[in-house]
Amino acid sequence: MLSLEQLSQMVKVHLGLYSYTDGVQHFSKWNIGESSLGGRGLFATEDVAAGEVLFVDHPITRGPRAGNTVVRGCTVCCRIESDSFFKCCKCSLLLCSEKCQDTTTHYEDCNTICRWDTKVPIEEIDDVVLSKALAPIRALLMNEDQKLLMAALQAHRLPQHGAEVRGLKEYFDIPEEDEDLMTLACCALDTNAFQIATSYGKKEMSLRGLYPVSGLMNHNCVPNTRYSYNQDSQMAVKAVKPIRAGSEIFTSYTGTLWGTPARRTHLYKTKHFFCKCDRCADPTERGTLLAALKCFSPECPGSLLPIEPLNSSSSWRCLECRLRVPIKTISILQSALGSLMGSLDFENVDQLENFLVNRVTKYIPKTNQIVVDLQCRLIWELGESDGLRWHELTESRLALKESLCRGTLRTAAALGVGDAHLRGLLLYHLHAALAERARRSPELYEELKAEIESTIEQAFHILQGDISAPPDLELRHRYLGPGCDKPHEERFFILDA
Ligand SMILES: C[S@@+](CC[C@H](N)C(=O)[O-])C[C@H]1O[C@@H](n2cnc3c(N)ncnc32)[C@H](O)[C@@H]1O
Repeated sequence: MLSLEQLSQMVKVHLGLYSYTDGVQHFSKWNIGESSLGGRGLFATEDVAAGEVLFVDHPITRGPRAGNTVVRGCTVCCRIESDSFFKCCKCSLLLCSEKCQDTTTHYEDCNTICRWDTKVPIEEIDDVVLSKALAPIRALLMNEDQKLLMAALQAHRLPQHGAEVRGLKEYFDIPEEDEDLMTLACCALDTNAFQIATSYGKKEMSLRGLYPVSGLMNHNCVPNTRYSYNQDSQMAVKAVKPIRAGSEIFTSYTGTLWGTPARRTHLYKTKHFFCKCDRCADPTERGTLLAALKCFSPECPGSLLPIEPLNSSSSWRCLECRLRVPIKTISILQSALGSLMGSLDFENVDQLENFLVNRVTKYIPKTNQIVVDLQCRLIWELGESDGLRWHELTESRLALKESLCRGTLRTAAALGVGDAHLRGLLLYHLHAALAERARRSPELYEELKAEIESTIEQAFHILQGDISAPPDLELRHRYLGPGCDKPHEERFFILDA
């Protein structure tokens, strides 16, 4: 077991190896320490201001995610739509073009795999099994420092971890040394890896990366940092709110807008701990009622919530009439709601809108995470997707988009998410809805100007430099943000374009 000093030294070497586009490395405002949550964590050594970059990390291995829902794609460029997918005749990895086949990335992947004897003819090897195992396979290419760093990370060793390597062994005779290192990589990835964001609106295979410094951050359901990626998969971690010297630096391993039972179950299943943060301990989740269900008493307008949210078998109680409902009944209702959601076609915006506006709130309160999730899905589509572009939106859909943005921003603010990525995106979409309204009705421009400027300014501040930011963020900020001295017809030219 490495001491904290040894680990800090290795982390410094790791960070120093890479320079981010701004050329700055920020090591001075945090260190690695013992966390009261167990294990190690990162701690601020000085006060950190909101927006400050804490560090920029770089993956020591990365590759396609291993979940069952990950869509198959090219193992080099990650494209998922192509008429020309083929399996490499030497290693069976999926590729989309000769160009991708001729890359160093593929050359190295192919060489690593071709060292192993096969148990079946090469064309019978399942490319999905190979793709899921690619991040651990690439771990075999790490240098000695990187291997030591990976071994120093926490790694859950339960039987479910390492399935990728067991899948490979159906097809290959793998030397013990390779198997051990890949199994360690699987466990380290399952404990520490981050999903790597793709460019805004781009349909690509979803990747995971093992970021050794980011992997030292513990979880809080209201984290004080956000992270973003650049084109080279470098990950910048920034403060979303001021962090006092001595405080622990947190990230989040779950969805921000999920209710407490959903977050805690997910954390337990994937990361093997039950979160006990302030948000989890508060049945109302800072008044957002994200987990709330409708009271079962006829005529009662109240909401049911867990009595003891840190106890997963706790009964639930209505906030109004105090009716108690056993967890068994709640679980049945939750799984019925899950099935109902599973039957929805999320690509069909008409169906989503109808379900949201006319149906779902008959069964669950409008604060419930399912409603909030549907609201977000509609926000992302309205004005953006084919047939629903800004100039095609009806007045009522434009008004709906604006009100959904405002409502979800209120929920995010109540949770105290600070300048989180989610807030940046919601501000961008609110700005776009307001700008479209002003473009359609120029007489409203003066009335809307201040809010249009401030929303795009804040969105730009949060999302700039983030590969997943909307591509017109900068242009909108330049034309519609504060300080633009062009007449308003010219400012709105950007929207017509
Ligand atoms: C990415 S690691 C975080 C760093 C880790 N504490 C270490 O010592 O290397 C994730 C693991 O840390 C622990 N952990 C993270 N956040 C936690 C929390 N809020 N409460 C309890 N354990 C936590 C869990 O074991 C989790 O699987």
